[in-house]
Amino acid sequence: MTDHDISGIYAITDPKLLTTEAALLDAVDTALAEGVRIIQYRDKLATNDQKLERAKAIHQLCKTYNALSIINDSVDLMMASGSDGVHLGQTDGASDLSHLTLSRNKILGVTCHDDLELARIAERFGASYAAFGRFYPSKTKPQAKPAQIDRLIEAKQHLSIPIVAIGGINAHNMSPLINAGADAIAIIDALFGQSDIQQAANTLVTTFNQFSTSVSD
Ligand SMILES: Cc1ncc(COP(=O)(O)OP(=O)(O)O)c(N)n1
Ligand SMILES: Cc1nc(C(=O)O)sc1CCOP(=O)(O)O
Ligand SMILES: [Mg+2]
Repeated sequence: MTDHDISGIYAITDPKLLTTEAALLDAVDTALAEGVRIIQYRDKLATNDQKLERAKAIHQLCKTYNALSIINDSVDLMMASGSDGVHLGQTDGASDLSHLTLSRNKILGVTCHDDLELARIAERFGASYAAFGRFYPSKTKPQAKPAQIDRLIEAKQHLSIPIVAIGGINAHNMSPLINAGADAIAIIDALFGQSDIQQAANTLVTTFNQFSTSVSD
């Protein structure tokens, strides 16, 4: 566990949508200015040098907005860039990384697909949040395994770490996920795939706030 706040709109970057460094940083800045709380730098195309430069720049932007910076797939890149945390999938070496979460206060997010048991294991080895998905068909990752909304209800009952929902989520379909217990909503295409990123971010943040307020009332 860490003492970071994992909630709200959790934006994930995609090099196929943000094809230059300038476009990436501009889009991240815009999303943060509209109230996005968490940015994950996810880039399976850039060189290592480019990734380091971009991860550092995103971390600095996040600091300016008091938001969190998370690196996809690589603990080494998280450490080298000074980012706040890492997101690991089941084949990315997600394992006991409590030395990072406890002594260095880094965030560790773990992909749990549709499986509460994976989330329980992740929680035991010190994960900061469990990510479930994909809840809707995803343009970005069409092959992602489907997950049921009931899993969020179960997870809310049995986990004490925050819950992130991912996969095909937009402003029109996020409310059942928030009602079922998602603390944060992870989004790629419905944000960075839009022609007006500022408008998209504003709508996503406003919608999340409306539905999460009605859940906590
Ligand atoms: C918040 C969040 N949830 C799930 C994922 C997927 O991670 P993974 O299964 O490792 O797949 P890739 O992103 O590496 O393709 C994620 N990145 N972020
Ligand atoms: C990266 C990723 N992981 C998923 C999972 O289910 O683990 S779904 C996904 C893609 C999310 O992008 P979009 O919001 O465009 O659907
Ligand atoms: Mg991964």
